[in-house]
Amino acid sequence: MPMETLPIIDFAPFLLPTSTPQERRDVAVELDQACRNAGFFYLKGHGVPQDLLDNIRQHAIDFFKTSSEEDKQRLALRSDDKARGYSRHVDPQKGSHEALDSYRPVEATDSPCGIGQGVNQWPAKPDTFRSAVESYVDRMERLGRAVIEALALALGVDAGLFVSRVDKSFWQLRMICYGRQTSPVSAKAGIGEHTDFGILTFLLTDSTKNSLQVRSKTGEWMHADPIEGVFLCNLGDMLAEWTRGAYKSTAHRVVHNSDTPRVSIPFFFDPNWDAIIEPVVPSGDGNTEGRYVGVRYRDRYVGAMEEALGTVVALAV
Ligand SMILES: N=C(N)NCCCC[C@H](N)C(=O)O
Ligand SMILES: O=C(O)CCC(=O)C(=O)O
Ligand SMILES: [Fe+2]
Repeated sequence: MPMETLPIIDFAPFLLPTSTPQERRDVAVELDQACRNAGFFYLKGHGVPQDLLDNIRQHAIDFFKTSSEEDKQRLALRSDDKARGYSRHVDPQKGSHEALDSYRPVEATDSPCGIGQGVNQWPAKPDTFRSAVESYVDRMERLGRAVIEALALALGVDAGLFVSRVDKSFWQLRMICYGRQTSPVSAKAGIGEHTDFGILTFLLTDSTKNSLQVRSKTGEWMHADPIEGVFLCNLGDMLAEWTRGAYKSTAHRVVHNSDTPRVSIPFFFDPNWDAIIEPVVPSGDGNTEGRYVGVRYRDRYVGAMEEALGTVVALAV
């Protein structure tokens, strides 16, 4: 592994009402640099209270620790929406994991109802689960919008334009569990190399190290270990689309080879379900001409999900 490290950005000056315009601009420039270079950064001074982080993390850890097979099956992805609920992803080559997903509810307008349209499924116990998710999501949407405003400032685009594409963010809160390695030959836990397809991912995890890896600019894999109380953020394909590739949606993967499980909780801050994402910067150095033509987010989402669903086992009917 190379000795490169990911930047740690203090977002507090951007959020503080007492900051000067220059202090806000300095934060925006720092973010901009990280988006152009690594496509990954740690975010501290984010303003999300530690008790909200602890609460959602504990609910995720407990869900995987205490749910019976029956509890999980009751929450299995439904064959219409195929997005919200419990799923198990098995890929003997790239690694397996289980997950519980919730998203912004989307009214079912298509008939038959398509991927991503529906409402969340909640575990029966504990009865605090739903409010733990909803209060966390509410706070994270606020942070997501603030980071988007900072990026608008850095890019010199109208903040109102950016915000109008995410003000009803089709967010996803994912709770993932990578199992412990039970024997040297048992199927390995992890997730294959990919880029995220939305806008911004804010990752919260347990304290496990040596699991998540990020592709560095030179193509080597580097570990991105957790820093307590700090989010690890990465950019999704829609930010690359907005900026014609100036901002990087960087590849990452999880290789979890440990005798203890790992729980991670990415919050995906993504465009509105129906948003059109088109480049907002003038065409740059010429070589990306024609590549960024604009997309309707829901189409991109459904396409990505159809691909990902290939590894899902045990879908409910
Ligand atoms: N909303 C966003 N950006 N999600 C990106 C990750 C989705 C995880 C995985 N492809 C899956 O099967 O769900
Ligand atoms: O579990 C992690 O650390 C990363 C998960 C991830 O990359 C994803 O769900 O998109
Ligand atoms: Fe990811």
